[in-house]
Amino acid sequence: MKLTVLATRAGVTLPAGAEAQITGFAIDNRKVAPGTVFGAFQGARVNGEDFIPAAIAAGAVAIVARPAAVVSGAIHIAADNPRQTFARLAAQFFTPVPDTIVAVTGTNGKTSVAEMTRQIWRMAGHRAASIGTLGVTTSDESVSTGLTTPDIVTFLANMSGLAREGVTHVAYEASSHGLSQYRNEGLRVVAGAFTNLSRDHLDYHADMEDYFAAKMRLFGEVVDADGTAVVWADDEWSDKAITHARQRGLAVLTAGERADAEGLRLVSRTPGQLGQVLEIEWAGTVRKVNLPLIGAYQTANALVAAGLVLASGGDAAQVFDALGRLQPVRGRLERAAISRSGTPVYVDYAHTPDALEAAIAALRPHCAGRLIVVFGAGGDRDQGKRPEMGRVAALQADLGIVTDDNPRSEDSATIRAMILAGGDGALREVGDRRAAIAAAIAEAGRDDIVLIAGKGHEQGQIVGAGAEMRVLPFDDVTVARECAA
Ligand SMILES: CC(=O)N[C@H]1[C@@H](OP(=O)(O)OP(=O)(O)OC[C@H]2O[C@@H](n3ccc(=O)[nH]c3=O)[C@H](O)[C@@H]2O)O[C@H](CO)[C@@H](O)[C@@H]1O[C@H](C)C(=O)N[C@@H](C)C(=O)N[C@H](CCC(=O)O)C(=O)O
Ligand SMILES: Nc1ncnc2c1ncn2[C@@H]1O[C@H](COP(=O)(O)OP(=O)(O)OP(=O)(O)O)[C@@H](O)[C@H]1O
Ligand SMILES: N[C@H](CCC[C@H](N)C(=O)O)C(=O)O
Ligand SMILES: [Mg+2]
Repeated sequence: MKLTVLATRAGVTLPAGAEAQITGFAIDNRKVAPGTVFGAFQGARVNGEDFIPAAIAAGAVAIVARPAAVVSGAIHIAADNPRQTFARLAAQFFTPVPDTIVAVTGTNGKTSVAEMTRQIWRMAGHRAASIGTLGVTTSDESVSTGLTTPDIVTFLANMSGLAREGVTHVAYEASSHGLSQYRNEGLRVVAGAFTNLSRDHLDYHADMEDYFAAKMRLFGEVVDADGTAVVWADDEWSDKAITHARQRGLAVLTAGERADAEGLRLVSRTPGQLGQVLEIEWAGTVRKVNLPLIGAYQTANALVAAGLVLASGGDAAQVFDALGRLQPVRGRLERAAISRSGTPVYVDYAHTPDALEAAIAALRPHCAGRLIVVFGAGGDRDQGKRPEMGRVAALQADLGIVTDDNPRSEDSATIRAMILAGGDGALREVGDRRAAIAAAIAEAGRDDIVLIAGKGHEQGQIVGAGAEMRVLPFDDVTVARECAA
């Protein structure tokens, strides 16, 4: 495809007389082939501009980079925001894409909402997919990409690949990293959702306002100008999110107890043994839904997913019917085993203080005895959340066992000590994750519940970094079953 054609469609200005035949796009010089457009970005670790000569040597014909970058031997597409310009150009190359695309952001619940949205569409007869932490998921398979929001080239290539397979509806997860690095851009997004905001990633974002601002790029720029913002109304940050959406001129669909008259209002929620009964008001009618999932947080996610489907043209009767048939999302309050002494053992992906509190609260109504939590915190991630997670476990659980998550480059004992410091002496420490899970299960009786938090669906434990990095096979669900047997 000709570069001038891509640039015209993307509204990108090229240097006078520039033309080339484009065969692909890359942001890593090691993936450049002859005819590639290379995006040279200043990163958190290294400066992509240092790889421009190597990219040109490998055959790059055009480089998207800051005006100040030095480019010789290829077309320099100079841009003040190279990531955005690169995304716009690439989006013209990776076509066609599915007709109906929606996105979800928020600290917790993105994966669950994206997955539930996909399920609701599928039950309505659409070919649907979700892209996020679980990978690219269709009715047939789930293929992991390694990151929640893949890099822009993988993301766009996945989108056009799905369209070629006949997928018409996609829900994707927009992490704050992804949003601030323009990892998903250039597509028509008909609706975007905001679930909630609480402490996470303060290693990457300067403070909560900065973190929130990164998320609000979704409403400010990514969702189409005539699209809809779906907002969970019962969060502290909801009103601010609604204000952002209205300022941009988006339609707003609220969900929750505090939803407005045009929204999905949660009238009542009654927890049961295996699920919960919801009364939801929509368009003046109150409907009853038997949600087959436990936990207040899954009600929130299900309603946000319903909002995304309604906002993108879904039929209300089908949506409410589908809510009653939702399948659990992998690693989100997944019941992994029942131990020999009769203790249910749950695996959940809670890895923030707020999520840990939500997961414990979800299980509390089902627990006549003690609630025992096994958890840790990832290395090379926000350190400030560690004592807060310790405090939540010490206060909300009956026994908290602090163990290793993914230590990455950090010393695991130091990470545990930071968590323990928040627990004020109330927490126990068992570093080895398998031993910690075994200890919790051995200790629990038939009225107790064990919650293993932090790794959810993950299949390995990441130890070390760089050349030393190893992923040791580890699956909480499998280990729970082995220890329960
Ligand atoms: C901090 C962060 O988000 N880093 C991501 C980001 O890096 P960056 O742009 O800062 O890149 P960099 O490594 O400094 O390199 C700069 C540029 O040089 C290029 N390069 C680099 C080396 C080389 O030899 N050649 C080359 O061309 C790189 O491709 C890049 O374009 O872009 C890279 C390419 O897309 C990502 O792999 C990398 O993810 C790292 C591995 C990561 O751990 N990210 C996590 C924190 C993350 O993004 N997590 C969120 C989840 C959050 C949530 O759900 O709560 C996610 O969306 O997955
Ligand atoms: N709406 C919610 N409110 C509070 N906590 C939630 C909510 N939804 C999920 N959680 C908690 O957060 C955990 C992760 O859920 P999920 O994977 O859906 O979120 P996510 O936003 O995709 O996370 P990540 O940032 O890792 O991609 C769950 O296992 C649960 O403990
Ligand atoms: N998407 C989240 C996942 C955290 C999962 C937890 N197990 C950890 O490794 O910290 C992150 O990258 O921060
Ligand atoms: Mg996720």
